[in-house]
Amino acid sequence: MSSNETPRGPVDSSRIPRYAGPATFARLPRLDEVGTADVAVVGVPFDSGVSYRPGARFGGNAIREASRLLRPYNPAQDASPFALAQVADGGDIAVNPFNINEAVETIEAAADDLLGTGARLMTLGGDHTIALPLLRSVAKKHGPVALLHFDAHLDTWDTYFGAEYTHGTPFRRAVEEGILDTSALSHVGTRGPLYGKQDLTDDEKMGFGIVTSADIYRRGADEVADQLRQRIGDRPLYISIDIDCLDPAHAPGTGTPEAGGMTSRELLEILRGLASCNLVSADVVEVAPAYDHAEITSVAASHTAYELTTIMSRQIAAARKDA
Ligand SMILES: N=C(N)NCCCC(=O)O
Ligand SMILES: [Zn+2]
Ligand SMILES: [Zn+2]
Repeated sequence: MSSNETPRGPVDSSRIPRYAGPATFARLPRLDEVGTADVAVVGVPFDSGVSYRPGARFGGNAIREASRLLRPYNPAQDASPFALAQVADGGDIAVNPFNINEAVETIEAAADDLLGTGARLMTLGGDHTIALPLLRSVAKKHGPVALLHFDAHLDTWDTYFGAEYTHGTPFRRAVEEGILDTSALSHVGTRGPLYGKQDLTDDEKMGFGIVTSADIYRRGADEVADQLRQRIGDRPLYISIDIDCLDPAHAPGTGTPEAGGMTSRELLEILRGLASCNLVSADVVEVAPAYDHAEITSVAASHTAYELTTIMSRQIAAARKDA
């Protein structure tokens, strides 16, 4: 979209009931209806990298369905994200479910194409394996990026059954490949049993800082967001959100649930506290609707993607104003 064009927004839910018609994210236009977008919302229906319950391949469409109720004005960030910038639903990246290496290549190539149009990506997973090819692509454009990784898990393990590309290993691969800015890496929401203490030692060596879910409970969302913002500074930032960062009470529909997580309110508040960061792309992963109830998880994921999209739209609009 050029600066003098008005973005095409969502279907008007006061005229067409919000449950009518096929679901796109937030009832936004499809990317092929608008040509190019400032923010492309894309699904990656891939879950061949999981170590426990499968089903995240259905996550993107569950989030789209749950996002029908999102409204165009976001009071928490005082912004109308879909009016500030063109946000559009780019559909799904079709990946091979039987060949993880090929899937990872396909995701990277599709992300290259989308980022090449000038769009920022808001990806709906899929399992956490998909973060690696997305980060590769983002790093080609921006250089090594700061990473905020919201997750119960570290996802810096080495291999599972000899496999390098899995949902428990994307961030170790990313550090090995030099695509992350190791001076600004944080896990947020970490908790639960590990394989051994060495997991933490290895993770620290890679450069990660950890904000546990108990830290969030004790210190509160605002203080945590302040600390994260200071660590990130003005570096290009990628945010990867594994929905299992939330307590299973707030996100039962996921593959590897761990007790004692943050609430959806805490997650949304931390994200709002990061609104001034230079968010270049983001993902929300690990929504497995077969384990969900009453769309609890996909509603939480849709609001999470909405906050992330709002951050990106505001920055795009601010940059246009300055130009
Ligand atoms: N990325 C997610 N959700 N889970 C990783 C868990 C890896 C494990 O089973 O040890
Ligand atoms: Zn996880
Ligand atoms: Zn994860």
